[in-house]
Amino acid sequence: MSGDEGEMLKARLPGPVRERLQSLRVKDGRATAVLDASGLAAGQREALEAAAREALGGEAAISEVRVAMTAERDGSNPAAEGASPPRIIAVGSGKGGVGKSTVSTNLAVALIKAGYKVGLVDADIYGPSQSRLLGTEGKRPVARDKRLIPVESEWDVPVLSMAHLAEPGQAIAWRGPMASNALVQMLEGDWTGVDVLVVDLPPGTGDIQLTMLQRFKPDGAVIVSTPQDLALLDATRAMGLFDKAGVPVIGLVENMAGYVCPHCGETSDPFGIGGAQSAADERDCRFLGRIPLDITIRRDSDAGIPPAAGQGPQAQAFAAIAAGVTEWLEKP
Ligand SMILES: Nc1ncnc2c1ncn2[C@@H]1O[C@H](COP(=O)(O)OP(=O)(O)OP(=O)(O)O)[C@@H](O)[C@H]1O
Repeated sequence: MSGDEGEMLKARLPGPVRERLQSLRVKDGRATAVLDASGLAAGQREALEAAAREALGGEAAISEVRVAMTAERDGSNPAAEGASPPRIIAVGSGKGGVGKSTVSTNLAVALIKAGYKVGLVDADIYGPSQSRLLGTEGKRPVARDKRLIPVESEWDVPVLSMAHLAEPGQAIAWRGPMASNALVQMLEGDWTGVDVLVVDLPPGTGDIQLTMLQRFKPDGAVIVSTPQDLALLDATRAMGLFDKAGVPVIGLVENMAGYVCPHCGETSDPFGIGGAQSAADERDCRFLGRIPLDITIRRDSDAGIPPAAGQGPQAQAFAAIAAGVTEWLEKP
């Protein structure tokens, strides 16, 4: 293969493969690609390898493809230091506005209280809210060795969100490739020392979500729903999305379940009770617990104070959900 042909072949490879390509040789119809696997979890390495195989295998001049992955390149990588990469827990919902981001933040805080080191990625590219929920607005991450260093929050949750990357107060109108590049940078940030990475997914069950799940395959997923039948139908759809991506569903959280009256403290159930639990049972999925619709949750969240960090009944509700997740994490 001439130099020009080689360059043309490289240019035809998908971006993520090209970015990690260390060398590419083609001889007698056999292509050998060496890819830099630094910082990638097992699932990511597999996805990268599959993408390289598919792209090279589709070339008419290539009949056999070999893909080799390099060892870790730099000492800052957790795997290189003997620490395992964080386990990824995705938090998803079938539709927007059900409290997925609120649950993500508070699950992260409650898991920290349970003794884990937890980081948070806000994968909701076009509607990021984690900087507000964790009180890190205005902070900007720095990069070291081309990896983003997560922003520290008062609640011991290092976090990366599009809100930290975009200009403050500006609407995020980035084009698809730029946005997905930002997502990759956040997930490939320096999460050294983190045991569990909670990923707040964008709402819905479209292609973007599926691509993201396939590329950064989470170890498990938590689904958030409100008690209404329609929301539960969407939640079932979200479970289907995770099934399709081969991601085990850890359980279902019912949010905004029961209304806590701010005057008398009494709880009422305008949307009925038990729907989420039976939806979970029908799908053989664990019901992780319910969080009431409570004005203090909204007020504290808006002020950048995660209710799970406190001591009140709201914190207990999140702690109960974290206990279910902890059980799953500790399962052999
Ligand atoms: N249990 C709750 N009680 C009271 N308010 C809540 C509760 N859960 C969430 N909220 C409020 O509802 C609004 C939407 O919540 P949140 O942003 O977490 O939802 P989301 O599903 O992540 O939304 P989006 O689809 O926009 O990402 C926020 O103002 C939040 O404070």
